[in-house]
Amino acid sequence: MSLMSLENLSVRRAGEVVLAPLSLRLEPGECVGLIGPNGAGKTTLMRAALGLIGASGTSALAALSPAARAARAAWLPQAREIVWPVSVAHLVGLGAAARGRPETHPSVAAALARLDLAPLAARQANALSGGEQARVLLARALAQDTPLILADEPLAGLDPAQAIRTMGLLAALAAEGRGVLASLHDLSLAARFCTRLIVLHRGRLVADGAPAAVLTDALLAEVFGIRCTRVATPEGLMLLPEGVIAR
Ligand SMILES: Nc1ncnc2c1ncn2[C@@H]1O[C@H](COP(=O)(O)OP(=O)(O)OP(=O)(O)O)[C@@H](O)[C@H]1O
Repeated sequence: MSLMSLENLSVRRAGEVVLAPLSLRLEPGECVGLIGPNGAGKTTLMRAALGLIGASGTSALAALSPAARAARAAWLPQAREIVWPVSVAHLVGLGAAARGRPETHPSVAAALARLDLAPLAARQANALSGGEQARVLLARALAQDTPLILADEPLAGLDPAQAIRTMGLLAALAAEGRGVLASLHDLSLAARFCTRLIVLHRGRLVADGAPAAVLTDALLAEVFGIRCTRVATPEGLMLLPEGVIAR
């Protein structure tokens, strides 16, 4: 059974099409990177898929009751600032509470452990650094213990080591049989860790497939307006943006 199923989903904002009709499915085991330049429609696609904003067409997730949707999909929004003066453990526990489970549910301790947050569990969440807060919010999403995770720029604000760890975690969750959809701007990490890339450009889906097949020089030039050097490393392909193509 598909974890996400969109049929002709589209969004208009202020009279403009910001997401042209698209159809796609996401299956268990897939770690899907959603890539595209700023303003391409990545956040819009994920929010519409979850039913958080009005859209035309259908999304199976958006059609679920709030309780059923909370059991199916966890959402990591782009905004990362934590303003509540509560402990990290309590905040991560809210992920379990979203499913009507107690904060003592094993999913909470598991999420804290997977993000190396046990040493910070008693700290006040709003007093953590930006990158630490980002990890706490991802842990809250994991504590929801859902088959599908949608994450809007999960690497934003993370140092290089944490970014690699986070992508490794998302890939591991997919390998365990969950589905992951994450918007990403780091094309090298997307190529290295994702099983599939979906590319949006000006609100349209322009490519969908295996990273090596999607990240062609022509696509990088046309969609991102960049020239890249490709470096083959033992860990996989690295794309080093060299310059901007005048358009
Ligand atoms: N409430 C709104 N009213 C009008 N236009 C909007 C609204 N929200 C988003 N848009 C427009 O929709 C387009 C897609 O925005 P979206 O946030 O989905 O892009 P994105 O790909 O997630 O970008 P980024 O990488 O910068 O986060 C943008 O052009 C944006 O200006």
